[in-house]
This record gives sequence, structure tokens and C-alpha cells, in this order.
Amino acid sequence: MEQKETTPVSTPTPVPVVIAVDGPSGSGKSSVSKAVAARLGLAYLDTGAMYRAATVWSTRRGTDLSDVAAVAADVAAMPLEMGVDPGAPGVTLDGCDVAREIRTTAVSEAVSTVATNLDVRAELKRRQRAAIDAERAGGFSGGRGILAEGRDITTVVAPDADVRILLTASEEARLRRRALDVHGAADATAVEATKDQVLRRDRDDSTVSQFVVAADGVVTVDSSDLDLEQTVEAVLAVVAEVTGLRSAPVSTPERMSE
Ligand SMILES: Nc1ncnc2c1ncn2[C@@H]1O[C@H](COP(=O)(O)OP(=O)(O)O)[C@@H](O)[C@H]1O
Ligand SMILES: Nc1ccn([C@H]2C[C@H](O)[C@@H](COP(=O)(O)OP(=O)(O)O)O2)c(=O)n1
Repeated sequence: MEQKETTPVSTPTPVPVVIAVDGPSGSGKSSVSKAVAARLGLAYLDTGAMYRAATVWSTRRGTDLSDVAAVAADVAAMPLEMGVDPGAPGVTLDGCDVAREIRTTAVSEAVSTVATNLDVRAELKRRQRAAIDAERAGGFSGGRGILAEGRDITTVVAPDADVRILLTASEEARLRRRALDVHGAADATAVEATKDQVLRRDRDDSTVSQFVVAADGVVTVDSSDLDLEQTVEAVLAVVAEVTGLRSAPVSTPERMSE
């Protein structure tokens, strides 16, 4: 397996470390988690991408997504490979790159139907746990560990994780961020057009996962009034507090003297 090149990290380092991050849509889970994993030299698992890939796979096969048994059968045999490099986390189905396809609006609108299928959840949970165990044993991170993010990582997939974080943000901040992502603007029209993807989807997803209120032992980080870098720092601070694991200070080039 490919090993990560050099990511300077200071000790003490209780490796392997497992970090679980959950939160609603637009809270910043993916962007923040990728940055935190990269800084700590950890693998990164985007579990939402797995539900998105399952949606693409079943749709491609012509399955009616509301047919619970048929979708579950598709997903049981799904040839999915998840890349866990936080710098380039690929998603392939049957060897083909689907990283862009899984982010389309059509998939965002349909994914909750697949994510609320309990047989699909059981199968993907099994694969997610296997990915976490692979990093505990070596894997991409060379045994340093993994950060996994989604909706049920702190509660169901890895309730035994060393660090468990619920990343939240106000509804307004989440809608604004998603509108900027999808429409390139955060005016009233763009925000309105984003509501189904954010609010309706979170409502549907909440029926099978608990990601609105932190479970016991889960630390809440509210990113509403933080920018991306501040949120990354806030998560790194929780990790350092709980495990002692710290990233090396980001080095700045020395100024040339005249
Ligand atoms: N704290 C933050 N402040 C401002 N923008 C943020 C913050 N966190 C994330 N973003 C931006 O919001 C968008 C949604 O973040 P994303 O990581 O996709 O959220 P999630 O995975 O929770 O849906 C991204 O464009 C991201 O850069
Ligand atoms: N562990 C997980 C991860 C995602 N899901 C669901 C919730 C979402 O509707 C989809 C896609 O998740 P994703 O994290 O990509 O969604 P957002 O980027 O936050 O909008 O999968 C889940 O049910 N459990």
C-alpha cells in the first residue's frame, strides 16, 4: 500500500489515533476534516461520498431508489474504492472515477433515499469500519490513524474513537456556504434554491442518524462565526487537548534580508 510522504508532526503521538467528525450539511465537515487529517498525517474517510456513490451505482443500474431490497442488493455488490489521501481523496466505482458525478445536484437530491435505507447503512458501516481498522493496522497512514466524517461516525461507526466531534453551524451559515458552493452566490434566490439540498436533506437524514445534538462524550465545535482556518484550528485544539497529538506549526518562508 502507498505510504504518505512526509508530514511533519511533533510528539507525543498516541498512534494509531481515530478521529470521528459528524455534522449537518454545510457545517464544514469535509473541508475542515481534510485539512485536519492532512496536518496530522492521518488518512481521511468521507463516508458521505460512499452514500453518494451508492446512489450513483443504483441509479446507473436502473433500480428504483425507493425499492429498499433492490437497492440493498446493488450496494452489497458495489465495486467501490475509497481513496483516503486527504490531499486527493478519490472515489471510484468499478475502476471509474466518480468524484465529480457524486456531487451533482441530482445526486444531492436523491441521496437521502439511499442513506435512509437501513440495509444500505449496515453494509456501508461494515465497509467504513474495515477502512478504519485498515488504518489502525498500517494502510495509507502507515498506522498513524484516520479521521472519518459523516453523520453517524461518533455514534454508530466509531463510538470508540479517540476524539469525537460534532461540527455545527447555524442554518443561515450553512445555507450561505452551500449557496456559494453550488450557485456561486449567496443572495436570497441562491439561498432559496439551496434549501432542499440542505434543510430537507438534513431532516430526512435525521430520521436515521443523530447529528443535531452531541451524544455523550462528543465535543461540539460551532463554526458559525469562524472562518475555515479558524475552524481547522478549533478542531486541532480539541484533538491536542484529548490526545496530545499536535500538527507541526505551519512554516512560513523566512523574509529575505536586504
Ligand atoms: N468555518 C467556515 N467558514 C466559512 N466557510 C466554510 C467554513 N467551513 C466550511 N466552509 C465552506 O463551506 C462550504 C461547505 O463546506 P463542506 O466542507 O462541504 O461542508 P459539509 O461537508 O459539512 O457539507 C465549503 O465551500 C467550505 O469551504
Ligand atoms: N455517515 C453518513 C454520511 C453521510 N450520510 C448521508 C447524509 C447525506 O444526505 C449524504 C451525503 O453526505 P455528505 O456528507 O456528502 O453531504 P454534505 O456534503 O454534508 O451535504 O449521505 C449518512 O447518512 N451517514
